[in-house]
Amino acid sequence: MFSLNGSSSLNSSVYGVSKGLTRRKIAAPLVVVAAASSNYNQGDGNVVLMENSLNGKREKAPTKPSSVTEKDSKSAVGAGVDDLYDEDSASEDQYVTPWAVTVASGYPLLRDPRYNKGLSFNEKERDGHFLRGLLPPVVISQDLQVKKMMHNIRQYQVPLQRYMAMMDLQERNERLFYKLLIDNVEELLPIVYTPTVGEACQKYGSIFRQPQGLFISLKEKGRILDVLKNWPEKQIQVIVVTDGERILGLGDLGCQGMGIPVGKLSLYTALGGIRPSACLPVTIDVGTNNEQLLNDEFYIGLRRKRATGQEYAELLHEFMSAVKQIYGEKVIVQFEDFANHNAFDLLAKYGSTHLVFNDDIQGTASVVLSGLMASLKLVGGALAEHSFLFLGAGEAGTGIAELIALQISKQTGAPLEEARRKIWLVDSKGLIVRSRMDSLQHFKRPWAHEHEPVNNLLDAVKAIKPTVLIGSSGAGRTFTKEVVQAMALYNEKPVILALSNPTSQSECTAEEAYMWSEGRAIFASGSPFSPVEYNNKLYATGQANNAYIFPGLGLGLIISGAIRVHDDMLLAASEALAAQVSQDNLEKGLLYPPFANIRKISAQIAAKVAAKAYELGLATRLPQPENLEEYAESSMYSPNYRNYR
Ligand SMILES: NC(=O)C1=CN([C@@H]2O[C@H](COP(=O)(O)OP(=O)(O)OC[C@H]3O[C@@H](n4cnc5c(N)ncnc54)[C@H](OP(=O)(O)O)[C@@H]3O)[C@@H](O)[C@H]2O)C=CC1
Ligand SMILES: CC(=O)C(=O)O
Ligand SMILES: [Mg+2]
Repeated sequence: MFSLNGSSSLNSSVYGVSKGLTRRKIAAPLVVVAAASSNYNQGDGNVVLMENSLNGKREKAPTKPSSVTEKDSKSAVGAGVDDLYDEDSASEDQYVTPWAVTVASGYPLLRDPRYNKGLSFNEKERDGHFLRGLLPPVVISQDLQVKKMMHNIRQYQVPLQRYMAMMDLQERNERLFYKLLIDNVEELLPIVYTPTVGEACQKYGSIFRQPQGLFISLKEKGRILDVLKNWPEKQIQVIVVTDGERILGLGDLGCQGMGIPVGKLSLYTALGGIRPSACLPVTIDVGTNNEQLLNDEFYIGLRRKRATGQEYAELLHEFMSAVKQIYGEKVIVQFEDFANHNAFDLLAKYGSTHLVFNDDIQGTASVVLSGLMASLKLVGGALAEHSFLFLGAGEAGTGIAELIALQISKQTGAPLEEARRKIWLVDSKGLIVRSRMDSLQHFKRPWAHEHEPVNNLLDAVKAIKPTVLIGSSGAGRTFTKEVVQAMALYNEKPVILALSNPTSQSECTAEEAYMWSEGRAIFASGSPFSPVEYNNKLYATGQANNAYIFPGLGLGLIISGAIRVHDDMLLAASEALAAQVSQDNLEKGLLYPPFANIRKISAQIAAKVAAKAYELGLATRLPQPENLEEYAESSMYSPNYRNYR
């Protein structure tokens, strides 16, 4: 049976690779890490045959270089320490062999994030795996480790320090990282995800320590397949890829956008149960137009202006082709934080050949539609009876608008064209109206309705009198007091969603929304806000963020073996999420269920998405499991430690 749960494969991958290794007889977890040659020279002149983890062939290790005995006079290191591999004795202008064989017992086991358990290695494991003396005597449970880590993390006052502590943990002890994140999701989500991940990307060059994903730059053109082979994992199920041009609402961060795929994929695992080893973060580096980064000595990317046109398209095409060639048809490629002048085209181009999904266009649409479905229980009426005004007509804005229109059209039977007339968008030049048609980007054109030109949001609110106001502009504090007051003037319960991330770019704060609407707003935001007290009443704020959708959607695609993403799957995900909002949540003003229940929610979303895939004939995993929700839950990765033989 197909399982995302790592238990069975963990055993085979831990123990299976030992067959070519004869160094000493142990029952230890063994991992051969890919190197130019994976042979192991014992250092005593004996040569050990080892498996090359890339091609499975056994090779003879090179003999020890003669310079071990003939110490180089230029060498700076020595001091009586035996330098078995010539790493230190070689002078800077000599070549050394980069040995990269890791035996996952003893010290290397403690250094292997996938298998390390730190102080949780039990007595038997300490004996069996050569750990005696490498750890202090105490043995503690994983739960106590979680408690300790949370205590330590809470000592940091600066969110970026917490982020770095979490990244360190991920690199040190993967299961503990995920256990921590799953058990404390509401507290840690703002650290590994928005808003802190935004600051981490801005400073990524300075805080960069370990590669957490693949960097594919123009330098790799013509050899992207080989670059993908360099990634140590081979069974990839989800790729999140960015080119760093529109990182949250922070603009072009070039290669430093890597924090986003890394963060999103950690949520795929923590919230959606996809095995960490099946997740591949990718940053495509085609340069950056961010002058500040180009002049920053710590910048980690290519120092050139962004490639465009054919040069850009060719690199992306090579990447997409290589991905399909190496991982097959059913690998999910999630486009994340591309600028809109590429995002729509990439989705259209690869939507019919690959299992692609644009989180900013489609995931955001699904989560917002879900919030609107829930809001109807508070404000009344059907979706078609409401009118919607957006500030921001890019990926998020037009993506959401289109899914709302689709849902209205399905519910009422009205043509899509007619359903779209309920929805208005404002961009940086004002209300999108018919007279602007010729100068509009293609994704804005369906929204160019007949109307007088309107230059700013406040006038647009006064002209349209929407029941729902949605911020998807990336421009902070644009829902001014006058805008919110106008919404409150026309609506008993104005629905106001400030989606832009991170917090600094939010169109308004929760406090402003409640204060300026005199406590009547139904509010949610892309980044989290603490509850607000207004007139002796406590208002909780829901987080309208695509993190509610993509992990469950991805799980649904995987468990059904879906080969394409379909709009009906997005609608199914919206409905599944909205169904999880309880009366109690609504009474507190929450349009979304708490993240604390996210794994259960993701399983429900996955089940509905998978069911839709089967219904649409897009599923390849046959026969269809009888109970998709149970199947989804049972397929989820568990971060609990495994016992080592
Ligand atoms: N909560 C969530 O889950 C998600 C939130 N987002 C957030 O949404 C924001 C936008 O993302 P995305 O749609 O991809 O970005 P885009 O760049 O595609 O779109 C931004 C839109 O906002 C408009 N705009 C920018 N500044 C202003 C302004 N001052 N006044 C009026 N309009 C303005 C732009 O106008 P013009 O076209 O004229 O340039 C454009 O239409 C980001 O902050 C992002 O973090 C995105 C995805 C998910
Ligand atoms: C949440 C998200 O995907 C964004 O802000 O871009
Ligand atoms: Mg995004």
